Amino acid sequence: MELIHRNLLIGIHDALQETFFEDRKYADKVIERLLKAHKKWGSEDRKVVASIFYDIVRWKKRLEYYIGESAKPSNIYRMIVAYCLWSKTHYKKMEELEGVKIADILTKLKKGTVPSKAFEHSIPDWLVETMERELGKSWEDEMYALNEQAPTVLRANSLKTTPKALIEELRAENVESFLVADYPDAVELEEKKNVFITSAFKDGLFEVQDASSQLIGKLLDVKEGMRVVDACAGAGGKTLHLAALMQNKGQIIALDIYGWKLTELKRRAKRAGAHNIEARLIDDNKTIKRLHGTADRLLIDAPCSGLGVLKRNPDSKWKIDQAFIDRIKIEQQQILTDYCKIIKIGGKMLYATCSILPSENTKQVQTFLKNNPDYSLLKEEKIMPSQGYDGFYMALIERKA
Ligand SMILES: C[S@@+](CC[C@H](N)C(=O)[O-])C[C@H]1O[C@@H](n2cnc3c(N)ncnc32)[C@H](O)[C@@H]1O
Repeated sequence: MELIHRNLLIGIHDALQETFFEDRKYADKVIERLLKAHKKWGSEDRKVVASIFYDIVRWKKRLEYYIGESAKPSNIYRMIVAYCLWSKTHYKKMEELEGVKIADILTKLKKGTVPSKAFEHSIPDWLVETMERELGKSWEDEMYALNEQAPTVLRANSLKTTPKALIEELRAENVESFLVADYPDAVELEEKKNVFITSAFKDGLFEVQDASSQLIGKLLDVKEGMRVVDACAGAGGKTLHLAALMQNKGQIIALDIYGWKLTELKRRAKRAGAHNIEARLIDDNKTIKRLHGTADRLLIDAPCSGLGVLKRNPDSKWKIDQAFIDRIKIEQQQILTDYCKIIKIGGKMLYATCSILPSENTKQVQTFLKNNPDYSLLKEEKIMPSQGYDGFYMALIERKA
């Protein structure tokens, strides 16, 4: 990989500034907009921009050590140079890089060590404490994994195709992919590609969905004809999977507190040919009360710290803090307590998060079960980032009375 075109350098710089210093600017959306705005960049250029941008977001703290100060709007070009020197990315000395002094950076790189675990893994100091406290010795193995690039996994939409047929469709559009053992609907890309421009995507043959996330629909054990509530549906990643598993038979009620997410869900459902989904906005507590005792299955894909998916969203470690995690834990318990009544007696619910912290996962479930003796745990799965895909937690719970 090399950085030799000035317009790519400026693009990366501006995207980093936006992500680091502007409120509510998320790396995935920032890069999506940048690439959309530069339709003339070829696929190699896009790869260079996305890869360097994401790597610098990921390694921000470590690069701060190499440049000797925290990231500021005025030192982003310096950070890009430090990244190129550290990762041995060939770069051309362009106008914007002229004033950057590299001697100090090179001295630190030559030393080959960094002063703390926070710099080594490129995470905030508070997160070192949290990971160590919650995961014990294994926390560093998980951090190594979380600093890797995530593979791109698709879920073949079984309402329209099969994984094998999808692989052929994609091959015809110059995208190479393969089946993933033990994940019946998953197809993994050989290398990162913009699959959203393929006709296979426009025809609704697949969604991008990590392999771990595809386990959720399966574990919930939905069947054709059931009434299923997806209580934190968001833009519907898992709702669409549930619709496919139910072969469009039965009913899925998709809830969220944000209308714009449900609007996106409806758009995706149309593309996927999923016809059994009804989206409902939670605008007061009556929305939930009306559903009490009505569902065979309930999915609570709860809001969480997102620490299991840092491979995919490396910027979130710079945007959250311990106070946020503490607040989200209170919400998770509240959601479990309020929404569990949606299931019928004998029905099942799945509590899931994309966090790897036991305090958001197994401990939340233990507290819930202690306070709600009519519910019992059937199964629990903890998927760690070091296993290869995203980190996820899921607990299948039955309502007995
Ligand atoms: C982990 S995300 C869900 C992702 C989604 N299930 C998917 O597969 O794409 C959690 C969702 O919960 C929603 N949420 C937050 N608080 C909520 C609440 N009290 N009730 C319902 N949904 C809530 C958020 O808006 C967010 O969309």
